[in-house]
Amino acid sequence: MGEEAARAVGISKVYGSGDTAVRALDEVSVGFPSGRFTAVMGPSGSGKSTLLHCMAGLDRVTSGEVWIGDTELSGLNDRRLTLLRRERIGFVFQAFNLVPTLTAAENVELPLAIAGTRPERGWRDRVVGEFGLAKRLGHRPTELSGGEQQRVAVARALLSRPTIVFADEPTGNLDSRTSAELLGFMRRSVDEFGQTIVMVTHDPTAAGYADRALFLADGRIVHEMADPTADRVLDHLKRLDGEDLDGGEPDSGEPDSGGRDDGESEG
Ligand SMILES: Nc1ncnc2c1ncn2[C@@H]1O[C@H](COP(=O)(O)OP(=O)(O)OP(=O)(O)O)[C@@H](O)[C@H]1O
Repeated sequence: MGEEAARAVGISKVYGSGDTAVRALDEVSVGFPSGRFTAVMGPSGSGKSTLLHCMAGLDRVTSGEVWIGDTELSGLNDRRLTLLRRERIGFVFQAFNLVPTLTAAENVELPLAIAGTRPERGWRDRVVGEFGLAKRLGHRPTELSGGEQQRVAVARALLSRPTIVFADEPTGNLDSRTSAELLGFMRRSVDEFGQTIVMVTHDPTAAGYADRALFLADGRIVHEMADPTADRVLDHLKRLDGEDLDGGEPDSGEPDSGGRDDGESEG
């Protein structure tokens, strides 16, 4: 197994207090190996976005440790956390979050501009080329399709060569053809640039682009699937849903239909 880009050690996140407290994450421990693409799935409210936000240092955990490379986040003050996010973490959101008054090129380079650095020309051109954006660089977001806007957002996330990119439902606003295109670009950034990506998604087809899928239920990781396919992911989600309704313990250890899924892959 290669090194890990990020790791959660027994993290819990509780929102609110007293009777209204919600335990969104419950003692989650998980590693994200370098140069791999992980999909995070699970029913609505299972804690997917909370996990992503806590891993990315956008939200503080209630207990436990979050590591980005060899840095533990709870030991950082807000200023150092901001710097770490800027230098080592990339984000992609469902809403493309581009600055409307800036061109695609300016949007791609914005985080580096804020950090007071300039992109390495060769790397910038390679990312822009890989994402098929070379001819769109002078356009503003309103002049781009949804798929192109999200490609700009992913290129922007990659430009600083972050340790890890977190994507929260990046295809949530895209149609299936455009989603497939974007996921293909994300997959290539893992295969060709060695980028580490963690993506929350509801879409089994999207999870099929990942190297592994994690399944959350009630704030816990209840299953891990190596080399997921859309069909196996769909099967497993159906099972999770059924078990949720029954209040039963998810994941009885029974193998998934694909046969190759040992459920305990170290990834
Ligand atoms: N800021 C908050 N304050 C209070 N409760 C919250 C907050 N954010 C999330 N929660 C609760 O924490 C739990 C996990 O929410 P989270 O958004 O992580 O789930 P999710 O799996 O991403 O859901 P979805 O698929 O619907 O986006 C839910 O019960 C949610 O209501």
